[in-house]
Amino acid sequence: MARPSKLEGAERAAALTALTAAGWTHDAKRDAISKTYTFKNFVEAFGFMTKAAIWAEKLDHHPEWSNVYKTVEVTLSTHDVDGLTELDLKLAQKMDAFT
Ligand SMILES: C[C@H](O)[C@H](O)[C@H]1CNC2=NC(N)=NC(=O)C2=N1
Repeated sequence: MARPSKLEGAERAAALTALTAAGWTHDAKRDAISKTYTFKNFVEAFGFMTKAAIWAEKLDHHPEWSNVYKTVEVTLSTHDVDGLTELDLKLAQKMDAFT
C-alpha cells in the first residue's frame, strides 16, 4: 500500500469535526484520536476487538488499544508520519460501525 500522507487543510478540518461528533477526542500535541467504547460485557468488548483486528490487518493499519473487562480504549495515529492520515479515518469509521 502507498504510504499515506498526513491529513491537511479542509479535509483534515472536516474529518476532525465528524470524528468529534462521533465521540472521538483529538490530541493535538500527538495528532492522534482516541475513543473509549463501553460494551455490555467482556464478550461484546472482545468481539468488537476481534472484528476491528481483522480490519486492521486488511488495512495494514493497527490501533493502540487496551481492554479492561467491558471497556476498550482506542488511540489511532499513523506512526509512519507522526499524525493522522486517511487510514486512521477508515479504521475509526469501521470501529464505529462495529458498535
Ligand atoms: C510495515 C507496515 O506497513 C507498517 O509498519 C504499518 C503497520 N501498521 C501501522 N499502524 C499504524 N497505526 N501506523 C503505522 O504507521 C503503521 N505502519
